[in-house]
Amino acid sequence: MGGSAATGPRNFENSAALSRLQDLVVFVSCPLERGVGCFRSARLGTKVDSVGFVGSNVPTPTARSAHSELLISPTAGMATTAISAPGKVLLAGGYTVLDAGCRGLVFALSARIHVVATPDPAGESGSFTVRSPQFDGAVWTYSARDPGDSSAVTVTQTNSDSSSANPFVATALRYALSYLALPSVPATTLTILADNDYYSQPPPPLPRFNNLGVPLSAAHKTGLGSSAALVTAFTACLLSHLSSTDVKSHLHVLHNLAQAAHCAAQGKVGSGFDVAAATYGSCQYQRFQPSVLAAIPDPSDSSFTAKLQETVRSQWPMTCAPVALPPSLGLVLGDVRGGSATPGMVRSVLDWRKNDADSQVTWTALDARNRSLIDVVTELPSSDDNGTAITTAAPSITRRITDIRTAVRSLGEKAGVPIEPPSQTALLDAVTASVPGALGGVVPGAGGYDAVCFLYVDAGDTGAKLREFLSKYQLENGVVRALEAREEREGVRVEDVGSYDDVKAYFDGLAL
Ligand SMILES: Nc1ncnc2c1ncn2[C@@H]1O[C@H](COP(=O)(O)OP(=O)(O)O)[C@@H](O)[C@H]1O
Ligand SMILES: C[C@@](O)(CCOP(=O)(O)OP(=O)(O)O)CC(=O)O
Repeated sequence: MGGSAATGPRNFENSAALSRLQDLVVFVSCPLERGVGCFRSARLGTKVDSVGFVGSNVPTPTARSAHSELLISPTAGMATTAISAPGKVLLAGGYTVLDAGCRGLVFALSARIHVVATPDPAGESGSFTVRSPQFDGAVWTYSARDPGDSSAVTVTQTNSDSSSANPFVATALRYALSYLALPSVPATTLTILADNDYYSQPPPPLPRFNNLGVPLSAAHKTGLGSSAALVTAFTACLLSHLSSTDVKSHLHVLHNLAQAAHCAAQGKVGSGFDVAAATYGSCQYQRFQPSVLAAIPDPSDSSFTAKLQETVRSQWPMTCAPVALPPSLGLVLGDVRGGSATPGMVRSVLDWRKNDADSQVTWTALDARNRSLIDVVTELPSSDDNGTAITTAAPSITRRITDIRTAVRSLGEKAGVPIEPPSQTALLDAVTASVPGALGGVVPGAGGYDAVCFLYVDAGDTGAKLREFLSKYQLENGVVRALEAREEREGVRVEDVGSYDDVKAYFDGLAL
């Protein structure tokens, strides 16, 4: 596959495929004893097996001599691979960040989604089992097939009777396999493990990846961006597992591929700050142009693979400038057990924006206020200076957060969207007024009833006091739950496969 369409299955002589692979993988020679990972091109007389992936492991001498540097690592797909990606909180930039000219501030969180890939020696080539053991019935099995005409790899769910579809998993699988364009894909099991903060749950102590005992569809999300962290970790895990690549050395490939898959699964092109944070970590974000993804045709199109590879390999004009919360500033999230329907809210705001002649003034004013908070937070010293800088900046941070909230409420009223609903206003105001050292809080991202986010001066017991205040704050549906998650700047991370022993035991000998 690659640059020219419809030249037969997986033709690595194609130059686009060659350079795409060079971009991603350190190739070593193909071991004749392995059953996976080597290729024969159709032009060299390859036999394509019934699932479309080449079953044989013996490359022809011609293919070998012409492309020896392009063969997949001998360990690809044979070992266990574990990767995690963080959730996010968009402290400033909700809605405005949808414009490439506006800036957002997104913090990556210590709440991560892990994906662990293990070989499935008994499985057929091209078969995948994906499970999410924290949820009832969350197992999806797939058969992947290369149609051989340069359209996307097809991924068919084979247990559709027992499990509802998981479009994020299926699309991430489809996009990663299409991008990799492997001639043979080893049977693989992927296990998803999500930190507890992603869902409303009882307060700690809980097991590390608590079994919620309900179907995924019944879990209450807190708004930390589960699908973006999942798609990013899943994509990274597949790229790494199936090519033995150090994915950390190819972050732009991972980012672009995960953005493409996430947008396709969502059926819309969002600003992408969540996938950016899942990949790169905390950053000042300015989005890519949505037209970048418009270049990728429908998966059934015979130019799909070539366009996907080309788009993923290219550098997208966007900004994701690393930031970290300075040691003097703490961040805490409070789950109000609500959750929000972001797509509907975004639609209403964008409709208002299109139809109201004065909307640009409101928009620009909000972006200016966001920038002003971003500047003061990112200019704080990155090392501890005994709290001098934060003491000086504290009133200004509080004022700027207040200014943003005023502008956000005004935008919400004009667009008819409860971005900061009255109950959240009351909560944010109560914390800011009652907890000494609390600098202010926002309803992050699209707003609504997602977990609220506070900044505080991280000195003495301010953090503990803030958490205590939240845990006593009475809402209509109970008290607020302070989440465990803190800002943790790192994006995607390769995990130690030995670090899941407690998890195996907890899930009754789950094989990882
Ligand atoms: N732990 C998980 N295991 C499997 N799939 C998950 C998990 N968490 C999230 N997902 C996928 O992501 C979807 C939720 O995405 P979305 O509604 O966009 O929420 P969010 O705002 O948290 O990203 C789920 O329906 C499921 O497809
Ligand atoms: C409105 C937005 O600018 C921000 C939405 O942020 P959230 O953090 O609310 O996102 P979800 O996790 O998908 O609900 C839309 C966007 O930037 O895509």
